[in-house]
Amino acid sequence: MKVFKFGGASVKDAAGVKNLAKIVNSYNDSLVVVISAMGKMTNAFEELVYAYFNGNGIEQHYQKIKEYHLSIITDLFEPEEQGVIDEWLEALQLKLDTEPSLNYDFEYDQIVPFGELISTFIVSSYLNKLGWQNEWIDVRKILRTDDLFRSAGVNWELSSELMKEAFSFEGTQRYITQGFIGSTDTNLTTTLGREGSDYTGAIIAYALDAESLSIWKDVPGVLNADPRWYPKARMIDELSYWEAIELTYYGAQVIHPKTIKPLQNKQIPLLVKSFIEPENKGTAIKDTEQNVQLPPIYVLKEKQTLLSISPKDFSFILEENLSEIFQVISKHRLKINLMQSSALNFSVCVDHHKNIDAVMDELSEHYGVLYNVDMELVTIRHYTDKAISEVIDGKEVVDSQVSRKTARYVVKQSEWNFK
Ligand SMILES: Nc1ncnc2c1ncn2[C@@H]1O[C@H](COP(=O)(O)OP(=O)(O)O)[C@@H](O)[C@H]1O
Ligand SMILES: N[C@@H](CC(=O)OP(=O)(O)O)C(=O)O
Repeated sequence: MKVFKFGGASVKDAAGVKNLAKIVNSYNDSLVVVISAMGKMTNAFEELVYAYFNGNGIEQHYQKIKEYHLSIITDLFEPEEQGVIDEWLEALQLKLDTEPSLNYDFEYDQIVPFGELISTFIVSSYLNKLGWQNEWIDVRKILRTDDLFRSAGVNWELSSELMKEAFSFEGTQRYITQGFIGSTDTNLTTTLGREGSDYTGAIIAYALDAESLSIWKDVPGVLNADPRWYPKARMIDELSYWEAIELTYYGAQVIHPKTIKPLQNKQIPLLVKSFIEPENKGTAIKDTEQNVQLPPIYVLKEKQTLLSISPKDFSFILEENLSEIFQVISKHRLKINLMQSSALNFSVCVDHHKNIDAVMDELSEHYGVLYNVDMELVTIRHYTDKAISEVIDGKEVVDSQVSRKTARYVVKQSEWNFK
């Protein structure tokens, strides 16, 4: 059996749903199809949660979400079938009519998952309408997690067991289910972190010992840079798991960082394919020779802040200082992307975050802390002199780190002009 994952971009409108149905139907394999919320709906649901929590503008955000889905449904179903998601909309409305608790992350996880539940229900109903038999599965019953809302950890053993039972392929060859969401053992809905549907695909592939996981994207496969940023980006046909993990770690957004490990552990290939040109091969990520010749691969991380931390009493930066600094950074959930230390200074490049002020406050008792906002972090894997000059010429470089395979630069944000 194979696992397919379709992201928001693939189901952003009715034409996308039709295209997905065609792709799925063109395979004779037993399939589990994991689908994300439609288009940018997760952002819209996030706005709705914010409104709900603050008691302001709920109706307006709810209507925006409802209308978006109804416009897709109008195009897919006959007038008498257009109530397909009414029950979901009523359940959402009911939730919005209750008072929120004091726990934002909990409320987030009770509302945002409606995006995935609704999108999969639409797709499954549409396949049924075409006579293409499938079974809709509520993944929350089988993907069990802890209760770290918005960033839930998976209970692998229990989930694997439940998944094997649920996806038995008795009576159907195709299952449709949700990415990104799960549930605690007390049946509270959780989410795995933004863009977590790729990860769901990998969890299911792992549990079922799938032949492969295919993630269907709006790009031909993994390129040597994000084409939205670097117009000359070109296809990479094959990558090792190792290389793919490195790229996702540095921030290549095409694959969620947690996706590769479960696949590597069971040697399940990951295929990154285009839903626009589904007949093309795409990129295969598997246990290949690590030394396959790769071109320079560029990864851009935007919205970075560089913190520069020095002990006030002029003492060396030692293990105790580092331990204290890491504890503060981790407590405030900042994500470190690059770090550098010298005798008297420790600098970290972090994703810009509202908690940076709290980190600075907490560190300021013992340390002088300076910070630079509006930074970008560029990583070049398999760098060449030409690739480096392409990235840093004309840029204000604030920090850099070069190792055998990887060159990284923190640069002041300014327009990119690749020739
Ligand atoms: N190295 C890369 N190769 C291909 N696409 C990349 C790369 N880095 C970033 N991207 C971006 O990733 C996008 C696809 O990922 P994403 O938007 O998360 O898909 P989805 O949400 O549909 O699963 C592409 O549109 C592309 O702009
Ligand atoms: N819908 C969720 C989960 C996800 O992975 O979506 P996508 O596959 O569209 O990135 C999000 O936007 O975070």
